[in-house]
Amino acid sequence: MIHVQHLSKTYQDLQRGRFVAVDGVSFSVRAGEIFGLLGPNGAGKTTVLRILSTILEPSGGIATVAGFDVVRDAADVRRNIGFVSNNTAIYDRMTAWEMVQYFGRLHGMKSDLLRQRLETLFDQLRMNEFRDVPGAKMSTGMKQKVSIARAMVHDPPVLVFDEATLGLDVLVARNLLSVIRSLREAGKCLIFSTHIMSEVERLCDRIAIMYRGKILDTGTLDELRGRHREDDFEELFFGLLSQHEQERRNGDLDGSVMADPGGWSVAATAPGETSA
Ligand SMILES: Nc1ncnc2c1ncn2[C@@H]1O[C@H](COP(=O)(O)OP(=O)(O)OP(=O)(O)O)[C@@H](O)[C@H]1O
Repeated sequence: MIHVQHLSKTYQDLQRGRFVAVDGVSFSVRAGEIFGLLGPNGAGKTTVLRILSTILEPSGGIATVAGFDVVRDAADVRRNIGFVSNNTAIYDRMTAWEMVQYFGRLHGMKSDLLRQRLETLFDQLRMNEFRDVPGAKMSTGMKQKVSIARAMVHDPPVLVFDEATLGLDVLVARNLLSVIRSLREAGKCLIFSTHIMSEVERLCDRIAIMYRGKILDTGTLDELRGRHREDDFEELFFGLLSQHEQERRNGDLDGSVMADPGGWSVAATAPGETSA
């Protein structure tokens, strides 16, 4: 469903100059799978997801969604993908129903089909009790459900959740994770990006650990634990990051300007040692 090969993105930044935010990233995600993109702030997760959703163009490499190329077939990709983030704008004066309906119309859905789809979505996401509540009066949890419904209104086979639990209370975040699980049962292809380790541990079938624009390793939890001989996922994660820092310092990696870790300081310790 999603294939990403040697994807890269370079920004021209006023302060930092030419800046590599995504650096040769490759991965694939199947239908019926939740793929976790785990990394600290600034690792490049949002940039990858924006490229997949055709909001940004890559500087190099190839990405396809449902068989369509994100650059060449951008309109087809948009028909096949839904994007959920934590900062989707919710219009104050529109009700939940009107907002989701509005985005269905933008996707060119006909009234009858759209009404049926809205009924299904409002049932599935348990949104009927605030169907007629305007954006200005919605709780954070309600707004997040509207964002999900909005991303799903055209029933795309691929859904992307970018730090979607950020700012949600425990209960709402838990509900969101259970919605994502039910989407997996429905055969959707799902990418879930986060910096919260427990979320990927609980939710994801496979995980890519991303840092400074690169994927340091990919696999199921068991594969990662076996490969790094470390059962504690947090230890494993910090071990990988600090090993990468060590290699950079030793000059094992090329000297091009890389993504900064967004305020995360990971000391170069021996693999397996933590440095948080
Ligand atoms: N438009 C831009 N111009 C210059 N640099 C950018 C731009 N957008 C992102 N960056 C930089 O690219 C790097 C990767 O950012 P990105 O948002 O993809 O990371 P992330 O892993 O999603 O982190 P976060 O969770 O903080 O969003 C960061 O160092 C960021 O400052």
